[in-house]
Amino acid sequence: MTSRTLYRKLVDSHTVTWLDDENLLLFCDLHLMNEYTSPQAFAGLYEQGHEVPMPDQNVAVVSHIIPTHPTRVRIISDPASALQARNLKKNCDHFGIPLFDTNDALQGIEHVVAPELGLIRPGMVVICGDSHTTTYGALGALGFGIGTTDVEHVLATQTLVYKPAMDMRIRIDGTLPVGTTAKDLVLDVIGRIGAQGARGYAVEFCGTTIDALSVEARFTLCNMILEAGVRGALIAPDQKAIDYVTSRAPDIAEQYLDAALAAWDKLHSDTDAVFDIEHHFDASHVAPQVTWGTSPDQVVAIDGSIPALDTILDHSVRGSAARALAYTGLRAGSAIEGTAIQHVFIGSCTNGRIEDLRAAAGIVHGRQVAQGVRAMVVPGSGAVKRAAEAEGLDRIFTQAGFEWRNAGCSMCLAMNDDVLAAGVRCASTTNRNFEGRQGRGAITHLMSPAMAAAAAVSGHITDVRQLEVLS
Ligand SMILES: CC(C)[C@H](C(=O)O)[C@@H](O)C(=O)O
Ligand code: SF4
Repeated sequence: MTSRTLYRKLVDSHTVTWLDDENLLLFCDLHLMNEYTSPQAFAGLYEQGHEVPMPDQNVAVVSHIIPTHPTRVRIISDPASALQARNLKKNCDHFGIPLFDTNDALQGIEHVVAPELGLIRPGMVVICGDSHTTTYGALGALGFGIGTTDVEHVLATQTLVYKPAMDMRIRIDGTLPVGTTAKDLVLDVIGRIGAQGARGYAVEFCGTTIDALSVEARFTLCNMILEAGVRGALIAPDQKAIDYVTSRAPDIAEQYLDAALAAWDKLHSDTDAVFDIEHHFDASHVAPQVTWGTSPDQVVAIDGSIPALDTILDHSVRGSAARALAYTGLRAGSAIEGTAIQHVFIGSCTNGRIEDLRAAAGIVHGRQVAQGVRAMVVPGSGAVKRAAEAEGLDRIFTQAGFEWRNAGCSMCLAMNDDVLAAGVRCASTTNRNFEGRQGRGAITHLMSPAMAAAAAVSGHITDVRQLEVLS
């Protein structure tokens, strides 16, 4: 057999049949759903009289619209959102699909909940009506987002009409410097290759930097690289990934474990596999990153400057930079450090996991949120919230003046009531800084949890490497 990339192996092992020269029918091991992209798909099922043949290979989570105020019982006050949640429950009950509902203790952001519950295993194909499904590549599972029509098709058949992507390999070697994280690494990569730089490609990450990353850091990487346009992001599962999965998946009965381990062992690109494009980066020069514009690739190192417009040669890139700066109210050529912020948001499926909260708490400990700044932490899931509370992280945050919230997408895209007012500038650990993403006219600066924590206690965008850990 000819040499294959990991991506091709995953596609091949899930191909039911080729439909024509370009498209195949892909079997989907797990279909995740949220309240936002599923209603029309369910409506289509009812209309066509279709059943869901494999309900247990579907899971739904209320993620986007849920209020995060720290109440014991969560009530969605917006009528349209409340209806979405009610409909999701009704539809899941009707078809027998497992659901993590509004007040389920395990509820949270779908991309945080699914892996932490052991639902994602190496070698799976996982799809969801949500773009950041690429997250699961961290465990060697092929994850990607699908549209609403596809959601209906998957519900009815557990398969998807799929046109394979091209192969890209991003090799990253070197040690990430102190004060930098997977978030800085991925922002740096996106800054280099651009927001369209991996469009049409499934990306496999490898190299010594990737080997050294924790599984949670790999989630951050595979989640956020979506912002370079990828159609999938993979890391070949190693012992860390396998330990992560087996410690969370007690249902893999002992008699199947050996077979599972043997199958996972084959999940890597063959040594002579050919990629359509290869990049090679050095992590040892990465500095903490901050976005200055309205696209994740408009990013700069904390000790760098926003580009001067006349240094941008490409006409359309220069035009977008000028428009972005008009929106973010920053000056071309000026330093990003020192920019005053009024809000800090720590959370999301990019950086709402326990390691992220630990990193932020490490900076916050012994300090206070700066005057005039509102800061909140929204854990990625109920389980992350409880784990953080067990470690006392919630007290570190609240004593410093942070709000400690319930889990959900929250201010990552402001589809609940956590919305910023126009003109408010936010240091945010999320993955998108699009115009109006956190509220109409609000300005988002993407950065790591430690950098967001440093901004909270300083009142401006600052270099976390200059802050001593006080604990
Ligand atoms: C609401 C959903 C469709 C969307 C996505 O696909 O990513 C959201 O999660 C986002 O982050 O913008
Ligand atoms: S946390 Fe943000 S990026 Fe992730 S699923 Fe929710 S809205 Fe999308």
